[in-house]
Order: sequence, then C-alpha cells, then structure tokens
Amino acid sequence: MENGAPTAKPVIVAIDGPSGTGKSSTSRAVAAQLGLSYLDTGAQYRAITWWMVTNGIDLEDPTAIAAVAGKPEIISGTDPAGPTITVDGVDVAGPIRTQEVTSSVSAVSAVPEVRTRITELQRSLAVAAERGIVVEGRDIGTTVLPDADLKIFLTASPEARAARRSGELKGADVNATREALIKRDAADSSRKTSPLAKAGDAVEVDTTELTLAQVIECVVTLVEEKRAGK
Ligand SMILES: Nc1ncnc2c1ncn2[C@@H]1O[C@H](COP(=O)(O)OP(=O)(O)OP(=O)(O)O)[C@@H](O)[C@H]1O
Ligand SMILES: Nc1ccn([C@@H]2O[C@H](COP(=O)(O)O)[C@@H](O)[C@H]2O)c(=O)n1
Repeated sequence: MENGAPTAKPVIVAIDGPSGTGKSSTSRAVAAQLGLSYLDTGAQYRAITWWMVTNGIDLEDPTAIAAVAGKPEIISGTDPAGPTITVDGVDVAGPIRTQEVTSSVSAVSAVPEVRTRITELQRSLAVAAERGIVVEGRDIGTTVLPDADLKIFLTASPEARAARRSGELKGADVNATREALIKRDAADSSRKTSPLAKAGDAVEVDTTELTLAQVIECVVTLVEEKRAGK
C-alpha cells in the first residue's frame, strides 16, 4: 500500500501462436490500452539471428551457434508506443525483418543455448515491468512465464495468415507466403527445446474471421476479467 491506496498487482499476459496470427499487433495494442509494457520475443530471436548472419557464423552448425550465443548484447525497449531493439548498441529494428533473417531464424532459435540466453532476458524484463507486461511469442505460456496470469493462444487459417502477410509485403505471392509460413511453423513446432505449443491452461482464440479490432477487444476483456478475479 502507498498513501493508503492499494497498489495494483502487476499483470502478466502471455500470448503465443503461429506466424501471422496477429500476436504482435494484438499484444502491442492491448498493452497500450491497459498501460502495460510490451515484449516482442520474436524480435529478440531475430536480433540474435541478425548478429549470427552479420558475423558469418555457420547457421547449419548448432555447435558454432551455441559457442557464441552469449556474445551479442541484446536490449529490448518495452514501451508499446515505440518498442525498440538493439544489438551491441546498433538499432536493428529494420534489419531483423529482412528475408534473410526470416528464413534463418528457426535454425538459430532451435539451439538450446540461444533459448536459455533469450529466456533469461525475457524473464528479467517481465519481472521489471512495474504495471505488468504483455509478452508474445511461441513458448511464453509453456516455458518462459508458466505462471502468467493469463495465457492466450492465437490461431488463424494458413490462408488468412498468408493473405495478411502478403498485404504487408506488397506484391508478395500469396501461395509462396503461405508455404513459407507453414515451413517456419513446422520447424518451430518440431524443435526439441521449447517448441511452439499451446499451454494446457491457455485460452484459444481463432482469429480467422475476426478483425484486428475484435481480437484486441476480446483480449482486453479477458485481461480485465482476470484482474477483477472473474
Ligand atoms: N484479425 C486480423 N485481421 C486482419 N489482419 C490482421 C489481424 N490480425 C493481424 N492482422 C495483420 O496481419 C499481419 C500480421 O500480424 P502480426 O505481425 O501481428 O502477426 P504475428 O502473429 O505477430 O506474426 P509473426 O509471428 O510472424 O511475427 C499484420 O499486418 C497485421 O496488421
Ligand atoms: N518465443 C519465441 C518467439 C519467437 N521464436 C522464433 O523467432 C522467430 C521469429 O518470430 P516472429 O514472431 O518475429 O515471427 C520464430 O519463427 C521462432 O523461430 C521462438 O522460437 N520463440
């Protein structure tokens, strides 16, 4: 208690799901609306992948990746109004979205030493979030924050996800985008350490037929209900 007023307990929200289901857009908007911090964990895996690519590490050699997993300093800014990501002081928000990083990230994120390193960063950011945080990724509800107050698992058909992504990547072929999404999901779901999976106690939301605004509203309501103890 401060000045006699009860201090709200920080709320931890974990949002997981396959690529293109709307995790980032939803999480960022929910965090902004509720005054919480926001963490895009995919950006962290992309950042370490960018560093591996930039430093010429052989991405087909998990031992080589593991040996240098502790080297880059990755810093994530968690303000939903302007999330940031740097590697060794370099702003990599743009470079981590290139096709080269997207097609390499699953190989890097499958290496246990990489996951241990990034998971530690994620947990420390979650603990530091005074009002609470929305953390989105693939293994947040199952591994990173298994005691989260609320766990959401977003899904959508491959067709809807490919159409959304193709809309973003102007002129991209929808079928090729769909195949690339399916391939990345398969790699992320089948790795040994912390695969993409729905936590047993997660609420599944199929976003195929929902607008982004409807998904945001649904998640905000779930968080508010949780806070109210419903
Ligand atoms: N319900 C929705 N309806 C229509 N478009 C949506 C919906 N949700 C998200 N989008 C759009 O789909 C695209 C992908 O969304 P977003 O980046 O949030 O997905 P993601 O799950 O975080 O993907 P990834 O895991 O690949 O980073 C964005 O352009 C976003 O605006
Ligand atoms: N918790 C997580 C989050 C992401 N990954 C890996 O990063 C890739 C990129 O994620 P995006 O959300 O930015 O598309 C993803 O394909 C995973 O390989 C992860 O392993 N765990």
